[in-house]
Amino acid sequence: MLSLRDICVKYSYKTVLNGVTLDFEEGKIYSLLGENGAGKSTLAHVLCGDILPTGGSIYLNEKKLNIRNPKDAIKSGIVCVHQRPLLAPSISIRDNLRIGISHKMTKLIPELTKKWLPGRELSETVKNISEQEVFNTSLSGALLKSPFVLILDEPPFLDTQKIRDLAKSGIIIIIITHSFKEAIEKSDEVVLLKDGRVLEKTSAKTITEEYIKEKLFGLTKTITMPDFIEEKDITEDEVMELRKKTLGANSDFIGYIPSDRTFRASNPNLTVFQLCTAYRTNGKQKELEDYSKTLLEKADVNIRLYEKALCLSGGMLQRIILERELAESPKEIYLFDPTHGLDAEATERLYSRLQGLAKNGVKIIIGKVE
Ligand SMILES: Nc1ncnc2c1ncn2[C@@H]1O[C@H](COP(=O)(O)OP(=O)(O)OP(=O)(O)O)[C@@H](O)[C@H]1O
Repeated sequence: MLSLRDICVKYSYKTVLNGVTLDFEEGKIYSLLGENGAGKSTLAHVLCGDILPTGGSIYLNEKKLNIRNPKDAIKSGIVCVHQRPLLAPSISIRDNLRIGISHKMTKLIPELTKKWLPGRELSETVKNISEQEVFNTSLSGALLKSPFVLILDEPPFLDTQKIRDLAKSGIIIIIITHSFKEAIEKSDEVVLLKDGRVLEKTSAKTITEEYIKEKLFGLTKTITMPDFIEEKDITEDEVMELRKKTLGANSDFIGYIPSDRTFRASNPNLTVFQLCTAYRTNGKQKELEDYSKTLLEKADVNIRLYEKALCLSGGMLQRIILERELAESPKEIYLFDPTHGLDAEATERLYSRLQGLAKNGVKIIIGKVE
């Protein structure tokens, strides 16, 4: 049993986790749900030793753990597959899996990859494999460490049967997701996190999507992608080219929401101010700051302007990028996986914004994520 007792994470001006107490039983799958910025990834970072909590304790089978860094977490059997797997694109799958592991672990590579990367040559370079295979390579890398607790932070793909088999082998699996459907289908228990606290922990068998929506956001509507959005067989590189051609040519701004928000639409080392004003190179500092604050208000994001972008949760970053693009009044906007990381409320807000824009003649195109 993994037990969290009164876990707190506080930054100078923000409390992110405010006394999280939870028990996770072995052999079970848990889903962690909550609004953008609720503290889901922070909780994963605490368990994996990336962040030291400001308060609280973690116990594994009643033994208190002292997790000060990722090495300690791995030693305790806690491993995380992060939202954006860190693999070296130009080396092979096999070499990626070999990085930082012992000889004993290397022996597990054939068996694990047979299961998670069926039919794939391990000599293939990572840049040539699909997104799903990239994820499964990272997952295999995590499993090489023979974890007792496996945390999956917004996994893009999960084979229900394989994940159930994995849990049955005695592992605790914690999935962080925004998909209520996935949470209900794939897990045994659903944990709802709100304002840094556990709102509810319930059996997935008895909970419904409507109940979660209502409980977390007070929403009762069903959210679907509006059918006025045109789907087009266009790649992100083609959109970038299109934009390059029109940039500075006194023509209409072409909006673009990339699938890779962390590096294509932003950079972790930018300040939030630089992120907001990427298209606004001219202007007085005060005006630009006011503009940025308005953007953050519209995005409903509470962050200081001179904080680094890496302090934003995934969903918060996506909200700012969306607002930044829409603020330029595009006549045409290309979206690649635009709701990625958005919570249900932000997704609904985006859909209704797009609906309004479409009514006003803005061309909205959904592109294909490769
Ligand atoms: N270094 C930091 N300084 C200040 N605030 C931070 C820092 N790191 C994270 N935060 C804040 O912690 C909060 C929780 O972030 P976290 O990534 O855990 O949220 P989340 O629930 O995973 O959200 P999402 O669904 O958007 O991924 C956010 O408000 C974020 O801005």
